Amino acid sequence: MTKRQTTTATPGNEPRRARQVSAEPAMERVPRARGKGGRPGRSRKADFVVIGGGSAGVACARRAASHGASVVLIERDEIGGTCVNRGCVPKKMLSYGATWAAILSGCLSHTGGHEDWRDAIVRVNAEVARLNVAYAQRLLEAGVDIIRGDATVTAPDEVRVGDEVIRAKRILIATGARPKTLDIPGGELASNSDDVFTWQTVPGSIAVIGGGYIGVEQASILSRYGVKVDLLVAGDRLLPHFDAEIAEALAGALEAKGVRLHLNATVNLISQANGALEVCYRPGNKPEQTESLRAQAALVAVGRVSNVDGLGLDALGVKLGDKGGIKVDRQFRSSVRSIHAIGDAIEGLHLTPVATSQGRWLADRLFGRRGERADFDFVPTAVFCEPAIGAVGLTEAQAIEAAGKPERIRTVVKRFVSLENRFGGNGLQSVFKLVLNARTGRVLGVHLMDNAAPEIVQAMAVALRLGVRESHLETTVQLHPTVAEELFG
Ligand SMILES: Cc1cc2nc3c(=O)[nH]c(=O)nc-3n(C[C@H](O)[C@H](O)[C@H](O)COP(=O)(O)OP(=O)(O)OC[C@H]3O[C@@H](n4cnc5c(N)ncnc54)[C@H](O)[C@@H]3O)c2cc1C
Ligand SMILES: NC(=O)c1ccc[n+]([C@@H]2O[C@H](COP(=O)([O-])OP(=O)(O)OC[C@H]3O[C@@H](n4cnc5c(N)ncnc54)[C@H](O)[C@@H]3O)[C@@H](O)[C@H]2O)c1
Repeated sequence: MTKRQTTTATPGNEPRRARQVSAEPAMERVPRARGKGGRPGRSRKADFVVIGGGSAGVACARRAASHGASVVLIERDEIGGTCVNRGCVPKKMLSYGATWAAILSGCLSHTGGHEDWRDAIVRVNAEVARLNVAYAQRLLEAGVDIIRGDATVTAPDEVRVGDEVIRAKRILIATGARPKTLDIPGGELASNSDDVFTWQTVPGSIAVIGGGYIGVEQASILSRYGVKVDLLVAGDRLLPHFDAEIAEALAGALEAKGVRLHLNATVNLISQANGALEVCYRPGNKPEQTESLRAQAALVAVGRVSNVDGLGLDALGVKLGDKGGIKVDRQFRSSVRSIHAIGDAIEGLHLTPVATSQGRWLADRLFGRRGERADFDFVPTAVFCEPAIGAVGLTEAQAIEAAGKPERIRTVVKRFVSLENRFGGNGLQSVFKLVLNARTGRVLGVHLMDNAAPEIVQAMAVALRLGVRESHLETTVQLHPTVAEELFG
């Protein structure tokens, strides 16, 4: 059981403020523990100081050490960062419970079709703890020195942790991001995505605010753990960065599974009344009116903000972008030459594989051979809801904008009930959409809604990079029976 879990409130009968965890800069200023070398009050030298032990920092530190650089990595919390501790890993594990429950609920209706949160979270925590140890172990084996504590950059070549000073020619900011808060009266009563993974039980009902990755994933997961979910979305659709047709299909699928969707709903007040929360919002069709709903808890998922406060970057002249992330050039150099930044600390795609690719490439560039840069034009991405969404390449709207005329773009859309859903007896449709160059047949985008979508889209990313055309798909022999075969023939 981690410290976070014991200090954070559990939603249940009583709604309350539940943000005490790593979203806030840690108060601890003194190193808790250290790897080899380095004593308090002493200063030391290194080739490379990495601030942040998440996906980006760990990947970069290990690769730099493998090139023979002396590397110090500073982390104020658990090694592994957001992905391991409060992001991809615990979320994906919980989604297995949710998806399996959904599949089984059709044919085993006597189970009630709900997975048990208490049981699931124990398994999730065990895996997170295993990964924390494994990540730290791999860093130490690579020769990276770990210092536990809160780092500040005191000069272009100097980092402080408590009373320890580390001087290095190069500094990496890989401090990640934290959930944005909802700046409305009562916004502090809502939980955020970090809190969810500390819950020992789930509330009976929840208002999820935000229709992006986290809002959709958590609405889907929580509903499968038996929570009554209202999903409030400020815009007129879910998943604004995904293809509109897929987002619409998902909205229907979520509603069919019992999630109550409120589009064009701008939440403006949260208050506590009679042991529950009252969430007030302005409906888009009647903006002069306020409507409200009651729930035992609220979850805010309205984006994330880079962790740059308190690092001392301002004083050094490190420039930030419009969204508050560190501004970097193509080599991930900030406006101060010795300071680099990657991952969620900069602006751009905030995904684990993007962060690790940036880290490894940067370490190669600084300390080893010049590595080949990952192709960030075709980044596959998935939303681990039920049914899952997978996408790579351009949406139809993006393709039309890039082509200049709608007639230059063609789409192929297939709707079908998978064998899995037939077995489950739920009749839910899967949707597969290809976005094509109308003249050449080149595949510009692949957008899928099905539980197999994330696995298929990973392979399709390679095909898109290699310039796959519709004719290649048509002449590739299918693998039967799969859902992937719907893309071919
Ligand atoms: C709920 C959720 C689900 C997600 N699911 C997915 C998914 O399925 N797939 C996917 O690709 N991406 C997913 N993401 C995004 C992914 O987790 C992030 O893009 C990724 O973790 C970013 O890595 P990072 O190293 O840049 O930052 P982080 O992993 O956040 O690491 C930064 C580290 O820096 C430390 N730190 C910060 N400031 C200091 C300081 N001053 N001194 C010392 N240490 C400091 C922090 O404690 C933290 O450990 C998810 C994110 C969330 C929130
Ligand atoms: N499966 C994955 O890969 C995965 C999963 C979770 C998170 N992530 C990463 O974490 C990031 C953050 O996730 P997120 O869901 O918080 O952000 P997001 O950017 O995906 O979505 C935020 C949503 O909140 C809405 N919004 C903004 N302000 C609002 C307000 N005041 N009221 C109501 N709605 C508002 C936005 O319109 C948007 O739809 C993602 O962009 C992604 O990079 C990835």
